[in-house]
Parts: sequence; structure tokens; C-alpha cells
Amino acid sequence: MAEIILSINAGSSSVKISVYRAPDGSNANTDPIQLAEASVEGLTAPPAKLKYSRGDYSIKGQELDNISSQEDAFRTILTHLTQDSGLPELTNLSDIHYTCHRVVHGGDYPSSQVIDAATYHHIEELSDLAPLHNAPALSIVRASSDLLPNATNIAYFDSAFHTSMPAHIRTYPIDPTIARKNKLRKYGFHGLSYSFITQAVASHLGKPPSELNVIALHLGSGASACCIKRGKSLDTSMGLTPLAGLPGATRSGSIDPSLMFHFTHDAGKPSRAATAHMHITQAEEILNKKSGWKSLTGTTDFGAISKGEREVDELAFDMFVDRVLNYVAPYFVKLGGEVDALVFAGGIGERGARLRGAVVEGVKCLGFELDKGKNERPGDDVVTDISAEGAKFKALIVKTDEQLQMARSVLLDRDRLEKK
Ligand SMILES: Nc1ncnc2c1ncn2[C@@H]1O[C@H](COP(=O)(O)OP(=O)(O)O)[C@@H](O)[C@H]1O
Ligand SMILES: CC(=O)OP(=O)(O)O
Ligand SMILES: [Mg+2]
Repeated sequence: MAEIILSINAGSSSVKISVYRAPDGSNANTDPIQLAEASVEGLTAPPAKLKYSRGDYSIKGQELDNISSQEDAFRTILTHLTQDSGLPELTNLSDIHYTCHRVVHGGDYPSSQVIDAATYHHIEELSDLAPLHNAPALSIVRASSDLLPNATNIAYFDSAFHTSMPAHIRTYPIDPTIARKNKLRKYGFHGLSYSFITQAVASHLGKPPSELNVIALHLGSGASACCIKRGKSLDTSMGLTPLAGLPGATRSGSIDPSLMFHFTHDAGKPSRAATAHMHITQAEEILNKKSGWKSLTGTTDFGAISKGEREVDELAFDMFVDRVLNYVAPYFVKLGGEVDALVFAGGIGERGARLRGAVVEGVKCLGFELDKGKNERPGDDVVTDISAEGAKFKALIVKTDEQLQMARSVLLDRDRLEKK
């Protein structure tokens, strides 16, 4: 019987799940075969909407009632998958062999982990450092353990890609004793996406990843930049938590840390959103959920903001370009100017032609330039070269796929996993 892999990506406002079949034979270089893809988006802006695609069949955005958490979304998608008569490989929940869980904060874990009681507990302890991501992911892990009798649950950590960052980059200039005790350092996130990007660009350029230098931008609801040197993370914009660095849909990104004490006197008190599984202060709630594009413009849709119809949209757009450039230029310097590509990925990076245009214009003096036609109409390939002919450096769009990256790892890890 075909081995079914469920790849689950619990984001801050959405759950995306892809279903794969392991390819026949034991060639680890063959990709898993995608059977279907489902997502529930808009968990923070109800009604949530279901999107589904299987081959040529698709549901574009069916409104859902009473779905407000990542766990609700997971259960809804499972029901949808098992009831789809066009997906005979997954009729019973017992058909699922592996569930891959994207876990944003993995602390010091350098690689994936089978989730047993001890790893579950360890991830739970880390949840305070990424309360908006780890807690929902763990709610899905608990539901998977309850519902899927034959599945091995595996955690894939967004932070793992960045364990290569050297000490002088990952260390904060604070009291080292407290930093060590409380594990306060730069971790970095979006690592599944950066692994996918590294692999995709290396294969596009016909270079081994170990020779690849890339400035990668993952720009979605949460946005980050990564300086990839010889295929490994040298630096990234997110920090101890996913709040640092670039602004996002509802996140402030980096601000003066003193700001919060002037914003509210209740900064350190528990937020009303806190639960037994999610410890979150008012400061964290405000900076993670009540800031960013939503607070400035009233919408989280960067596509709408990019139209620049109102003054606030132009302010937000210019601000994002400015903050992104604050990473691209220093990363160019960190790579000594030896840059194989500037990469745009994530919902905004892949779909935001105007943003790409403005960012590349901002680094024109370094030797980047876009082909306007290709930038406006990039097509459907995994990697699209949008640079102008004769540009000194390449600019690429990569359709990143965190679910596929996890499913690929399952195939590579299968032997190790079986032995557990
Ligand atoms: N045409 C567009 N232009 C610019 N941004 C867009 C466009 N369409 C969607 N987006 C942005 O993409 C974001 C979603 O990106 P995605 O990477 O899927 O986010 P998530 O962090 O939830 O995984 C949305 O918040 C939206 O702002
Ligand atoms: C790490 C992170 O911010 O993830 P997302 O963009 O999916 O919210
Ligand atoms: Mg995402």
C-alpha cells in the first residue's frame, strides 16, 4: 500500500496541508508525489476560507462557519480529505503513515525530531518564545495523536536551518549568564522555506548548494531576510522570536525595545488571549497581533496596500521597501559582493511585482536590475529569473513550498525514523 505523508504548515493565521504519496522504489532523490493540497486561511479575519486542489479539481475559497483556531482548521481539512471520493488513497484516517508538523521554534534542535512525550514536552517549553506559532502547532500534534492511529508525528523546525549562524552573530550583547540560563539568543525562522530556496536555486543555477551565496527574502504574513553563504545561514533578520526584523501583517518587526513601556503601563501583564497552553503578555499581543500593516492601514492584504490608493498604503509600502533594503545591502557586504542571486519568496515576494520592482531599484547601484516584463508576468515555474539582460547580479522569484520540503525530508529520514 502507498505510504501517505501529510505535511502540515500551521502559520499564524492559516493552516496549509499537502498530501503526498511516497514514490515507489527506494531512490531518495525522487520527490514525494503530491495528491492534494488544502488550506484554511483567514483564521484571524473570519469567516475562515477553505481552498482545495487535487489535479484539475479545485475549490477556491469556501466560507467556513465556526472555525477560529488552527486545530479547528486541521480537523476540517482531515474530514474534507477523507470524504473526497477523488482521493481514494486517503479514505480512512488510518491510511496516514507520517504527519510532518512545521514547528517554528525548535530551540537548539539542529534537525527534525519524532514527537514522543519528551520532545512534545520540550517543544511546549519553547512555546513561550514563539507563542503564536508553537502553541497552535502543538494543538495539531495533540489532535493528530488522538485521531491518526498509524501516523508517526515528526516535527520540522523553522529554526534548524539557522543553527549554522556563528557565535558573534547569534549572541546578543546582554548579561551572558542570564542569556545562557534563559537561552536568549538569535534563533531565526522560515528555515524550511530557506532550505527549499537553497535547493531550488542551486539546481536552477547548476551549482552545488555548498557553493551558493544568496540573499533570500521570505515575505509573507511574517517576513524575514536571510544571508545564505555557501548554502548555509550566516545571518537572518528574525531573532529570539519571529517578532524581530521586518514588519509583517500584524507584527511590528524591530522597534526600539523601550517603546513598549511608553505604549502601555500594562506591558508585562498577561494578555486576555493567554491560555493554559499559550502564555502571552500584553506587550507580545500588541507587537505580534495588533501592529504591522493591519494597524497602519486596516488591512493585512499587501496586494491591496501595493495599489497605493490611500496615503497610508503608500506609507506602509515605502516603509516595507525601506526595511527590506536595511537587510539586503548589509547582506551583500557580508557576502563580499559574491552573490549568486537575490531571491523573492512568500506570498508578497512571489506575487508583489511592485514591491520587487522597488526593492531592486533600491539596490540598483550594487548591480541588480529587473526585466520589467518578466517581473510583471513571471509565470508558474518554481524558479523564475526576472533580472534584466546584462544585469551584474541575478534576481529570482522562488515559489517556496515548506510542505514539500518537509515531505522530502521524510523520504530521506525514513530509515532513521523506522528505527525509533
Ligand atoms: N498580489 C499580491 N501582491 C502582494 N502581496 C500579496 C498579493 N497577494 C497576496 N499577498 C500577500 O501574501 C500574504 C500571504 O503570504 P503567505 O506567504 O502565504 O503568508 P503566511 O505567512 O500566512 O504563510 C498575504 O498576507 C498578502 O498580504
Ligand atoms: C516564522 C513566521 O513568522 O511564520 P509565518 O510567516 O508563517 O507566520
Ligand atoms: Mg508562511
